[in-house]
Amino acid sequence: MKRLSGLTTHLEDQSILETERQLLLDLGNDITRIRDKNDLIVLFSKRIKSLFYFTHTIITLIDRKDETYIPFLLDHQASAIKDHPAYATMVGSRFTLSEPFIQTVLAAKEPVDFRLDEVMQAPQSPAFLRVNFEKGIRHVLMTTLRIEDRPIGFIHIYTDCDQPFSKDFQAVIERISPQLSSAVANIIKNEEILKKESEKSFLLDFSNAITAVRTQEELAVVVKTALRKLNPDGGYVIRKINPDGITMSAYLHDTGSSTFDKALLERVLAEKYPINDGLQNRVLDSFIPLLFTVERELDRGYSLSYLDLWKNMGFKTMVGLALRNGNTNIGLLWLSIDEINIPILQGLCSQVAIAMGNIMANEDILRRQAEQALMLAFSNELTGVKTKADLDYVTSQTLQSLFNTRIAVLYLLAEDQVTLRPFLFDKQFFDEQEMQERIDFYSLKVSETHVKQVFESTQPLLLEIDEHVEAKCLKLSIQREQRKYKNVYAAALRLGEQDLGMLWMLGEQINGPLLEAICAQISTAVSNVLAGEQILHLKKQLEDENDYLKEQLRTNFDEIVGSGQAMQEVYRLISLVAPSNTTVLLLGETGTGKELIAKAIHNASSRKGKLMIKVNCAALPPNLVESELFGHERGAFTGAVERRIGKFELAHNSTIFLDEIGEMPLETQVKLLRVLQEKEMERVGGKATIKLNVRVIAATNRNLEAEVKAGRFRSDLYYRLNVFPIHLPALRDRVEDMKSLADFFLSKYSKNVGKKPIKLSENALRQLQAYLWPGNVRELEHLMERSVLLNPDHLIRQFFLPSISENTAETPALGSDLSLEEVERTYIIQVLRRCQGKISGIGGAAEILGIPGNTVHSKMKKLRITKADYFGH
Ligand SMILES: Nc1ncnc2c1ncn2[C@@H]1O[C@H](COP(=O)(O)OP(=O)(O)OP(=O)(O)O)[C@@H](O)[C@H]1O
Repeated sequence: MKRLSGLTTHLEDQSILETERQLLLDLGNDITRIRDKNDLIVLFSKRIKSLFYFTHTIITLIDRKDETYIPFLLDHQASAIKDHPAYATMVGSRFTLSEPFIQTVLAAKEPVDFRLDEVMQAPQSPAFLRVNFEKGIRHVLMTTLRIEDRPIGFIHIYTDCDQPFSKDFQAVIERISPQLSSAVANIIKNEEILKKESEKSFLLDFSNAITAVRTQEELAVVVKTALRKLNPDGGYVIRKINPDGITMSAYLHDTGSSTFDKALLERVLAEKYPINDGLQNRVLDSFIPLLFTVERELDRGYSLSYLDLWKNMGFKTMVGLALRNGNTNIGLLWLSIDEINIPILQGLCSQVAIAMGNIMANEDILRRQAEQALMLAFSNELTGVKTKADLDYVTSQTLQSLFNTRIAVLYLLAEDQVTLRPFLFDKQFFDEQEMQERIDFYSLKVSETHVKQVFESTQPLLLEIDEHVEAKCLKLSIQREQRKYKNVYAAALRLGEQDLGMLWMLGEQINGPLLEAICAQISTAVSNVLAGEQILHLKKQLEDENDYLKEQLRTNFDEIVGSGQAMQEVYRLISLVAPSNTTVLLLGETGTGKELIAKAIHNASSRKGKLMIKVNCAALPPNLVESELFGHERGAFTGAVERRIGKFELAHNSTIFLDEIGEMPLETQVKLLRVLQEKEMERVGGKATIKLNVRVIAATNRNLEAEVKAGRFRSDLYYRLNVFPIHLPALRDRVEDMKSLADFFLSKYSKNVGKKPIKLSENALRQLQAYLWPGNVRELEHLMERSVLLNPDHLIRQFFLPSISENTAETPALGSDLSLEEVERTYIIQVLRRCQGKISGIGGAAEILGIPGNTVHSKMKKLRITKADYFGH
């Protein structure tokens, strides 16, 4: 083959020319088909080598970025220098375009032959010349590859012959160099396409795999598989920005094939790194991957445990890429990788960021669901909360499981609206006994700065437990060092607009809106517990009162004394009306026993299990009549600080006794009418209509008919009340009961003072029967009570009663200008009236007058007293 470069004959020249033409034609055809580096190698090592002698070829490519050229295609098998110790370095090196040797090549239009021993000596000559020379190479033929006159690289053809390359060979190379240039350009393009395709398919595979990812664990598998494909031995860590926004923690990691200090790895994985550590912030701020040399960063003085770990793992360089969702940084990827393929790494990171975002969103949804479930459970549990202890338990449990938080103190606003007293508190932080003993010390005032802040804020506040908070607000009885919490959360407890108290909690991280919702629930529960406590207290009080009153009622019923005709009629009416729900109107003078009878009716009705509610209409302050009867809502009028339940509502399912109904103001009469008609009412200042089942018993000593006529009492109300009137007789009209009543009271009051029952003398009884009793039974009762105390022995012989003339109402006829006969006549008529015409026997006129029956008859005859006189009025 050497012959082609040697001397030749004319004929031979002819055939050589022919061969060359054929060779060039074939080469041209072949070259245009070349798409792959190997094809080019084959072309040189097989086709050209079969015609011309040379040892090996290299193609280098120009990199305009830094004005260098780099090895692109090496015929490793044929390379004479492959055993040279510097070979590996040569292969990976860049050679400058600015030195004379390569400048000569670039300047020449045709291939240039160099003697190595000469050219390698020249200053700045590339090192590969000497390396080749050292391996026996003597000449190199250099040709510039150009595309449209623009140099793209060089063909180096080396030979160990001492002779320069023949002119023919140089001519062939010159002739084929344009095709070779195109072939190289094609190869580059093809490689780029293939690279892009492989990148695409890598990212596509990754994307397919990652779409199925739902959890952190699944993401770990997919990322590991992908990164191992890119970089089989390298390790990586993905860090996520923590919710605090200022630190990052490890999210996923792979140690690759490195060996490492396990304890150090564990420590690094558990650590929270400030984002602004000088490295991570640079990665997060960058839109391209950043490469860090571990050793150099350590030398710069960064004392970051993860740098130590990387060094320990043998990673020399680390590439950092930001993980972004849109424009938001969510974390970063650190990886040790040899080849930084920016599109692939960026594509991978953007997919990882999306997946992380989805996982976090998913976790967020799951967390919310869990929170909602907990809230629901909390709310359910709260409905069962009746006592402070229940509330303490349920609240602590929930706060612990939701926020890993401990309730420090739950303060309630005292009645003075100024002091906040501890209501619930964590026994871990406070000594119960001390808290109770020093409640004032542990209480807060609304004027305190932080307390004010909490009440003014609509949301829970996060406060650092500084000296001030600790001293002023928490007054914790345990040492700071013993607590793991650094923060305190304070939230107001409100019921509508009303401040109820506040909650102070110790915790790390609390979800504000969730805490707000919890506080609202706690507020309701607290007010329920308080109301429950109050109800229990009132219930107990009512039960006691009820027992006492029922007891009283029972006695009272037995205490209705009187078996005379008038009272028999009353009993008959009571027994008729009691079992029904009919409204009863009790009429009679003061002290005739209207209240006693009302109680008896209630007691004989099916409502007797509940307390009869009495309202004295005459004793009600005029401006509070309505509020007393119907209750009021909080704020209904000035002074209505609390909601108040009215008498009607209290009397629900029971009886209301409206005493002195005649004194009721006209405006209230309308409302009362409505209750009687519609059996419903509203509280003053309230909107809700309250249905009622109340039996009404009204009483008056007034003449209601006359009141109606005078316009002081509504006629419609009168008719509503006057459904079942019962007239109670005046005591003077039931003299037949005088003895039994007097005896009853004497024995009752004697017993009270521990005396033996006192008896009445006949004279004394007569005195009582003759008296007109303007105060009726009440007056008699008081007189008997007095007499028990004043009478020294066991018999009352005489009473000192007001003179008859003092009983002005009943003695109009007994004026001082009457004759003795007229006075006697009027007096006998009055007595007969009271005795309902009865002359002899017990309670008869003769007994009252203290004269025999016959004498009464003769006196009546003499004074012309007829039945018309005493029955006619
Ligand atoms: N029949 C009776 N038997 C025993 N005690 C009676 C009788 N009637 C009245 N009393 C007693 O007389 C006192 C006055 O009775 P009560 O208060 O019921 O009268 P009232 O008609 O309601 O008076 P007022 O119209 O002044 O309110 C009470 O202590 C009551 O117990």
